[in-house]
Amino acid sequence: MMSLPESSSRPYEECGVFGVWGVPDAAALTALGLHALQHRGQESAGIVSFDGNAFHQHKGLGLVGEVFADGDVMSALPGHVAIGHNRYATAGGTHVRNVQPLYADYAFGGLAVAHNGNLTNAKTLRQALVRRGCIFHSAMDTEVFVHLIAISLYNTVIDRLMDAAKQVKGAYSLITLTPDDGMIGLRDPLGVRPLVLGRMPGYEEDNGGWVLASETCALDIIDAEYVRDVEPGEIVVINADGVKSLKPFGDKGRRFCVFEYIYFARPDSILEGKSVYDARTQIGRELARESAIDADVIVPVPDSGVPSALGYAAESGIPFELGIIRNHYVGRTFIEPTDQIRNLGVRMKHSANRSVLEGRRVVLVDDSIVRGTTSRKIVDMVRAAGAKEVHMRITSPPTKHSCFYGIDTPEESKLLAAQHSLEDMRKAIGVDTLAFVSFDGLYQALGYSDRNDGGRNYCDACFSGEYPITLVDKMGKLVQ
Ligand SMILES: O=P(O)(O)OC[C@H]1O[C@H](OP(=O)(O)OP(=O)(O)O)[C@H](O)[C@@H]1O
Ligand SMILES: NC(=O)CC[C@H](N)C(=O)O
Ligand code: SF4
Ligand SMILES: [Mg+2]
Repeated sequence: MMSLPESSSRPYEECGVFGVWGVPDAAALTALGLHALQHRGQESAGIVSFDGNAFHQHKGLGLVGEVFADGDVMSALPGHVAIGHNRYATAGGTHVRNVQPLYADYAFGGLAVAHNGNLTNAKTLRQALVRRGCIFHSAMDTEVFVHLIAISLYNTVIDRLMDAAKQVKGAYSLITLTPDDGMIGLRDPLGVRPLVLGRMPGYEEDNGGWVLASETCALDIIDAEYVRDVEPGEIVVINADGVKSLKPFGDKGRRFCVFEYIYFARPDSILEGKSVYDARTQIGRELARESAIDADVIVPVPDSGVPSALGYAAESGIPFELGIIRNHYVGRTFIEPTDQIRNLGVRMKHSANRSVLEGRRVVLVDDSIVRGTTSRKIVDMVRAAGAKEVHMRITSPPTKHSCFYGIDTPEESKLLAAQHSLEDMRKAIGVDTLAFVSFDGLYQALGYSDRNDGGRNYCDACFSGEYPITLVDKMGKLVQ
């Protein structure tokens, strides 16, 4: 059997951003919001609050519950406005200096920035900024924004932010906090990463209660109501005057990350008007139509495979069973494992439920195959539990390319589908049959007639290799 690359960490990570304006205990609400967004980044967490006079911050490596475990921390974050961030790095390693939100003092006072996404020309811009004398304090692409705002010659924060946004390329959902202009939300011109606007009831009189968050699940946890998604390329300025919307880029179309629906977002979130859960079950249904197989039981690979396996089971009429049980106490704080322990890694997270699998023809449903580590071990486990046949169904097209827009996928040489044909992948994973959803099937499940219906509506570059935003740094181009 072909050997597969091993991995000690999750294949995909991102970041979560959250901000709340005009409420008492803004920092405590932000901690709750970050908790709901924990799935988007488990490396570090931070909150910056503003009390009308001064900024306060607390940041650290680890999960939200760990970083904010000490009750005294919250009382050191006073103010009616706060922004927060959960991080998994796309640029700059896991060091305290790379924890967001970033905070800086500049000509207009303080500025805090929380960023989800990844800039594709950050290295090029950074080189130019360093040549001009800027001193960087972190290795993050996000810091480029801070410097571009600081050196801009425009007279207002908003104009400077627009000036900066026009120079950067890439994906960004950004929340900034300023003393005079309040909380500002900004989404890149194609809206690759999500950002929603919500409101907590009861603060209307003072024009307060406004919330910005990566996903609606972070609104639900604080009883805020969903107002709308921030539009691609839109800037929302939130202060005592209410919410002002600016659209400096005009309409450039939209390319929301399709992978947010497939895997990344929490299933109870509603993004771009579509329920993530519904999207996943529909993709599962589509996959069942495209690659039906005679079998006894449909088994999800938990967690992310569950809604799509429910869809597959409903469409195929084959019973859905929990043939793999997930241990919920395996997190990323796990100490870097030795080789021996790493080989047991998937068994620590998943175990086979023999009573469901023994003597059965099993269809495993998962959302993606990246390095193939999970699938290979799950298949071994299912066979060892006595399954008669094992079929694998995947609710994305094969992942053949890396993401440069904020999801930390491995480089192409580590992606199983980039290196192997479908038949070689099937053999490597050890299944009887293997099928991925088609591009058109994926788009149909999301409500379009095919991939090209109404122009291209999503970014699907990690599957297609068609990158909607220029990869400036990767191509070695220099920005003048
Ligand atoms: O081919 P691989 O490199 O093993 O990666 C693919 C697996 O990783 C992801 O799950 P993950 O375990 O990260 O998280 P989940 O519990 O949210 O599904 C994804 O859902 C696949 O199951
Ligand atoms: N995954 C992300 O969205 C990361 C945001 C930012 N690029 C960082 O490296 O911190
Ligand atoms: S490359 Fe893939 S993961 Fe990255 S933004 Fe595009 S669809 Fe999402
Ligand atoms: Mg998974």
